[in-house]
Amino acid sequence: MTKTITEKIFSRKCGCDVSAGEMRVVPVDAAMVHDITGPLAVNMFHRMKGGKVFDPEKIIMIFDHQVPADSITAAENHIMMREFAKEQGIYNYDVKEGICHQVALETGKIMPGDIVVGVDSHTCTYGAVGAFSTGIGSTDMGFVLRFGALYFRIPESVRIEADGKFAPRVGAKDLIMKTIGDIGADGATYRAAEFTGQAFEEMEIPGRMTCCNMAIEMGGKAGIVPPDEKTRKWLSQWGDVDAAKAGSFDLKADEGAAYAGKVEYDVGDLVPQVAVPHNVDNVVDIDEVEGTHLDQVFIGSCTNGRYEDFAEAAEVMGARKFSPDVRVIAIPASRTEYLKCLRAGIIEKFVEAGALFEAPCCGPCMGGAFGLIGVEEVSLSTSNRNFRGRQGSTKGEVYLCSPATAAASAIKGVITDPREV
Ligand SMILES: CC(C)[C@H](C(=O)O)[C@@H](O)C(=O)O
Ligand code: SF4
Repeated sequence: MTKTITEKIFSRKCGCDVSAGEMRVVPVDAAMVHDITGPLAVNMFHRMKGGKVFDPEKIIMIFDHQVPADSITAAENHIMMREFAKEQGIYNYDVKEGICHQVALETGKIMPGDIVVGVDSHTCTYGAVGAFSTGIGSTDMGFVLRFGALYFRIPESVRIEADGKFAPRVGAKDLIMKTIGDIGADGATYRAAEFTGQAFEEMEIPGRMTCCNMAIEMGGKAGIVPPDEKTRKWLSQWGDVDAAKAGSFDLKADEGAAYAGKVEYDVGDLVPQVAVPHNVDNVVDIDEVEGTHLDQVFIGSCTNGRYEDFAEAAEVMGARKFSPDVRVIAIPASRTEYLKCLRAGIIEKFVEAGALFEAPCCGPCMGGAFGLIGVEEVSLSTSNRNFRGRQGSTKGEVYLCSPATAAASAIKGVITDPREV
């Protein structure tokens, strides 16, 4: 029987043919916990009588949302998690390392064909390397920490095919926002978004991460790009991709596999996209919102906080400075990405242009830490959510865009088409 990538991953793990809709208990290859929902999972683990975790090597603990601790509660959560890590022999990526999804992929522990869970909705990001990865609740994670397995209903898939070549200053973020706008915020609920076509084949892993990251914004259980040579090369930066446990680099959907839905794009036709307040699927072509007043521009997050994103923004900026009327906050997604920006002179360029360039963390993305917006303020953000109150005041507004659009807009102080600066 023909299979989607998702069905193939589950079939390999189960050691038998399984299809969408079936329920299975499946061992996980990795489990990610962070500083916000991790403590709830650890409490749940203790309530289930605790003991030893299933495998400390497969647990990836990362502090990123409230770092460095921005409240006493955050500091206490960190202490509790550090103690748990120590007692269980888990390596803890502490406050200096960066955003969980970026750091998790940089561990080199997540391979194509793996099944990975994390206590964060954007765990779907790891589909960029061909893993089936999904966010779970803290109760389920308590169980996973102890037993290393979880029940799944194997999801149906939607096929998102993108062919053609992007125009200059249009890219992965515009494509995924366009897709979400078309499919809707609940258009792929409990389905795996399988991305395919020339545009994805030519896309580097950072762009694939951007697309898979936002699969959840259309309700997706996961987002997956078929692994290839680019995946192998990217993963070989962090570890031995030819080792015994190495992934299934040959994963592809079968011709004629059954999909619950299909959409097709020619990315050559795509123009910069913007998600307007207060929903991720409220997506428009940039000309509809050009000139919108801005108070803050945020370039960062697990969606667009990589070196490539800052390099693209820097290319748009040229030698220009940011508008004195906007606060520009730039935050790389990990220490590795920070160092890449540092060595390429990008941090200097951003600071000279007038940005605050912060150390890696989630920052203002979900309004949990610093960089909040006030009443009636407007933020333009390269992150993934623009819900009411997401970055501070419920009377503020958040628009989402690509790094190129964010840079062009930060220069002009209003929403600006990056192709026109
Ligand atoms: C704090 C965490 C549970 C949350 C998520 O699951 O996504 C956060 O990372 C977010 O982006 O809203
Ligand atoms: S950067 Fe934003 S979306 Fe990503 S994990 Fe942090 S808060 Fe969530």
